[in-house]
Amino acid sequence: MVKVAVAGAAGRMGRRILALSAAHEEAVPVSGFEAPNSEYVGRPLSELAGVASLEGVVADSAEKALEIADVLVDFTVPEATMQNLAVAARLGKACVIGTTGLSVEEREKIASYAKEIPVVFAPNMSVGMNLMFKLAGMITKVLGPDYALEVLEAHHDQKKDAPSGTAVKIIDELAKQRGWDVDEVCAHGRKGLVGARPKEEIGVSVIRGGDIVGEHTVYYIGQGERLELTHKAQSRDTFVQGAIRAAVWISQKEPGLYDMPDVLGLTD
Ligand SMILES: NC(=O)C1=CN([C@@H]2O[C@H](COP(=O)(O)OP(=O)(O)OC[C@H]3O[C@@H](n4cnc5c(N)ncnc54)[C@H](OP(=O)(O)O)[C@@H]3O)[C@@H](O)[C@H]2O)C=CC1
Ligand SMILES: O=C(O)C1=N[C@H](C(=O)O)C[C@H](O)C1
Repeated sequence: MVKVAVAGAAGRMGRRILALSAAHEEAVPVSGFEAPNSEYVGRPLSELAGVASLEGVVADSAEKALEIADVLVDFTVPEATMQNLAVAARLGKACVIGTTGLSVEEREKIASYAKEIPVVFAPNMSVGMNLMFKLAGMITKVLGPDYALEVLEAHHDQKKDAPSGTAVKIIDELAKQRGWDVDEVCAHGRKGLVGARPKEEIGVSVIRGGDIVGEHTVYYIGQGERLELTHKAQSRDTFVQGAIRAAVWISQKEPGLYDMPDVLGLTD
């Protein structure tokens, strides 16, 4: 059994990770924590997860939660993720990181910690989306440069970062296929007299509202036809299942930076 410590235990993802890992054959949630000033510190994990058999209460630090665990699973905010990762590295524990919205410097720091401990870092842990990353690149290549590339993502009204981490990764795949520098070609929303669409452009649009779990579409727009590649997450449990699978997988790995295709066996 892989013993899991859940960062952000009271969050949307954290609660479901506690609940689904409690019912998992190869993983068990042994602890969960929130920031020291959180109203949830000291509350029973069973209450947050809605699983009566869960023991323990919400801890106030990564140190306490990780002492008794094998793997840290972190879906929080960038600042917390970086602090938690430092603790995991000090204690020699493996990490699964799903947090999005990290800066380039924070990503580099994660890569550097991954020289000391095994880390899975992925903006989307669902099987379908990890297949879509590959399909998006393949379609871009097959259709060729005459098709305009546009990306649309939609999420719930509590999401903090935009565009989503998943959209950022999709855009990276598209730009890579075209041989473009992603920082030079992205048009994030359009307003005013923007003129005709340049050929070397990836349009990026963001929708926020209600309880949308997560939807991503790539539009390939040609003359006389348009192809749309869409993924819709209907429940957070699709990400949670991927995260638990990653936790079990990473517990046996050497230090290194891994992605979900490594976990899912989707590598070329
Ligand atoms: N990779 C993937 O497949 C997926 C990634 N995500 C990403 O995961 C992240 C979390 O999403 P979601 O669960 O919806 O967000 P929530 O805001 O619901 O949950 C985050 C939790 O982390 C807590 N937190 C903040 N600071 C700390 C800290 N220092 N230590 C411990 N806990 C802390 C928050 O507490 P408080 O509210 O008090 O700040 C909150 O309870 C986002 O970046 C999101 O984009 C989401 C779904 C799938
Ligand atoms: O914040 C969310 O909810 C999600 N975030 C991830 C992202 O930013 O890509 C993944 C998923 O779409 C849900």
